[in-house]
Order: sequence, then C-alpha cells, then structure tokens
Amino acid sequence: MADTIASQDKTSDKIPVTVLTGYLGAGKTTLLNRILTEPHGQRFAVIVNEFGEIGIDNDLIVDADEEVFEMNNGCVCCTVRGDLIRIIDGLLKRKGKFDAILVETTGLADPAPVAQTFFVDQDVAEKTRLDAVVTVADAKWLKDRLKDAPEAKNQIAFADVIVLNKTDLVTAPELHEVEMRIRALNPYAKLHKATRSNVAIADVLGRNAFDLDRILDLEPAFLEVDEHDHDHDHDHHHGHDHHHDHGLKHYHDETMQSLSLKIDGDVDPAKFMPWIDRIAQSEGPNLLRWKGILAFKDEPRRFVLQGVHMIVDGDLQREWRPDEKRESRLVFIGHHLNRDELEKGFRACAA
Ligand SMILES: Nc1nc2c(ncn2[C@@H]2O[C@H](COP(=O)(O)OP(=O)(O)OP(=O)(O)O)[C@@H](O)[C@H]2O)c(=O)[nH]1
Repeated sequence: MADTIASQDKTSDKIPVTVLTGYLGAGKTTLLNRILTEPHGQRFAVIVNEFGEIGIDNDLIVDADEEVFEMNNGCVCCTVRGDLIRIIDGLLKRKGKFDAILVETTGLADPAPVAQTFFVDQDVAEKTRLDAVVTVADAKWLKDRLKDAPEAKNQIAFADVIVLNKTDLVTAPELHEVEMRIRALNPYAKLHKATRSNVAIADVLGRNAFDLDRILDLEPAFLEVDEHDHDHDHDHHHGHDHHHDHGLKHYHDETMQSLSLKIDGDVDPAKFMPWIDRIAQSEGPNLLRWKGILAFKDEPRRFVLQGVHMIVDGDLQREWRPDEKRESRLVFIGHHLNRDELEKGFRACAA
C-alpha cells in the first residue's frame, strides 16, 4: 500500500475518474448501482451516456444522493469528448462537493475517446486523473460480440479491470473459454468473475491502474487531438468509418438501430406479457438490448423490463410518483428491427 500512496502523491489532489464500459447489457448499470448503494463513504458525481432516443437508462439508476449527468446521445466516438468536457468543466467549478467521478458509457462506446478526454483537455487533465477503465464483460455473449462488434474488443483491450459477469449463465468450460479469449486480447487487466456484478468496490475503485504506456502501445496516436473529430454535432451515430490513425479500428455499425416506443398511459399485463415473450423468441437473435418502464393497469408500481437477446427480466419496482405521468416506454436496440410490427404489437397492449 505504501508505494501506491507514494506514487499517488503528486496526483492526490486530482479527482479520480473511473470509466465503466462494457458491451450492451453486460451489467454496467448493475455495477454502478452496486457501487452507489453500498456504504462507501464517498460522494460520487455520475455521468452516463446512452444509446436510444428515450432516456430509460438514467431512470434505472438507483435513487441515491448522487447527481446524475447525462451526456448527449449520438455518435459516441465523436460527440462524447465535447460533451464530457462540458459536463466535467461544470463539475469542477463546484469542486469540493464530490470525491470521485464515475462515467458509465453506452455499450456501443469505444473507450478510447472517453479515456482520451482525461489527457488531451488541459483543464480536465489538470484537475482529474483517470483511475481505471473498468470493463464489464458478459460471459454468455462476449465471444459472439468479439466476432462482430469491434467496440466490444476495444473495451476489453483498453480495460485495466475486467468484471467477467453473468457467470451463472454459462458452464465451467464456457467460462474458461471466454476467459481465454479475454486473456488473448488483454493479459494485463485484473479479472474478477462475478454474477450481478458482485465485485468488491475496492476491486474497481481507487485502483490507480490506468497505464498510459500500455495504451500508447495499443494506440500510438492516443494523445493526439484530432480537431476534425472534436465538438461537432452529428445528429446520427451511424454510417461512417473513422480512420483516425490508430492501431485499433473505430467505426460505427450502420445497421444498428435504436427504436423507442411510447404509450401515453397504461398497458394491460395480460396482453403485454405474452406479447413480449413472443417478441423475445422471434426477435431475440436480432435484439442486442431492450428495456422498458411500464405502467400496468391497476398497479401502483412501475414495471421494469430488461432484455438481452431472448433473455428477459422484469419486475415491479418503485411506485409511480404523484408528479410522474403514468406512461409506458420501450426501447429496442438491434439489427433488422421491424418497427411497424413492434409498434403495432405494443399499441395492441394498451389498457
Ligand atoms: N443472469 C444474469 N443476469 C444479469 C447479471 N448481471 C446483470 N444481469 C441482468 O442483465 C441485464 C443487463 O444489466 P445492466 O446492468 O442493465 O447492463 P448494462 O451493461 O448497464 O446495459 P446497457 O447499459 O443497457 O448496455 C439486466 O436485466 C440485469 O438484471 C448476471 O450476473 N446474471
């Protein structure tokens, strides 16, 4: 411990930042909520960024004392840095109100531009330090995503700490295989196996683990600001291949869609539940992620639905607040989504 303290000496007045990353549905929010609800004696500022038009994620973060700041949707690789800088600048003006910053990126985010923020922006670099990139990996789906999603690979390669989550969904040989895949991409990160992201807080926070030299080996251009890439507003996240001169490939999947549906009021669970089960079966392979917050007829509590491919979780959570409008929202993220059919099916569930 003594040497850790010594090595932090110079930077100890900088605010530590932990970047939580990991592909869609891996368990980032579960980890974030675990951190926020356990007794940690720290005050966190939480910054989240999500994919999708309706801010469901923000709504699923536990009610804690922490303030949650939302980054704009959009092209993560490009807009995230400008947005993140703006939010952090705002936070730094109120220094003293929090001890650490947690940034949860979307599952589709490449961690490089996020991590880069803490080095290339002078103000941010002077006042904060990147403590670690923590990547949550889905033991069940990661091996498929390593084949088709470059972001998933970069998230693993960039990690200082890896939480290999959802070990309950795989057999021991499958777990071993995914661990080998991870190790082939990143032999350096500390790896913790988990279910429901149940790692000790000390394993993910206060690690002082971000290693700039290792990242520069991976991405020689990591510290070069790409002005072209800075602060512009794409209103869409798709359709371009970035050729930063980096060792890693960054691009956005053109076929990825995000579909948001809303009913201004209640749905009938007797219609909704069988419908959503059918969707899980028929659309599951194309559905990377789905979420919903629903008002069930005659039910004072909000029903929260979570899905990754054909695996659906749902439960009744807190009550609708008196000042909250009862409405039912669903977000689907995936490929080849049939908007008309999903919309028609959902509408038919209205109470
Ligand atoms: N079986 C199982 N399910 C889990 C585990 N951890 C999380 N989940 C479930 O997986 C789903 C996704 O978890 P989240 O924590 O929301 O994942 P995320 O990475 O924040 O997802 P996005 O930010 O939407 O990409 C939820 O339904 C969780 O309850 C686990 O260890 N095992």
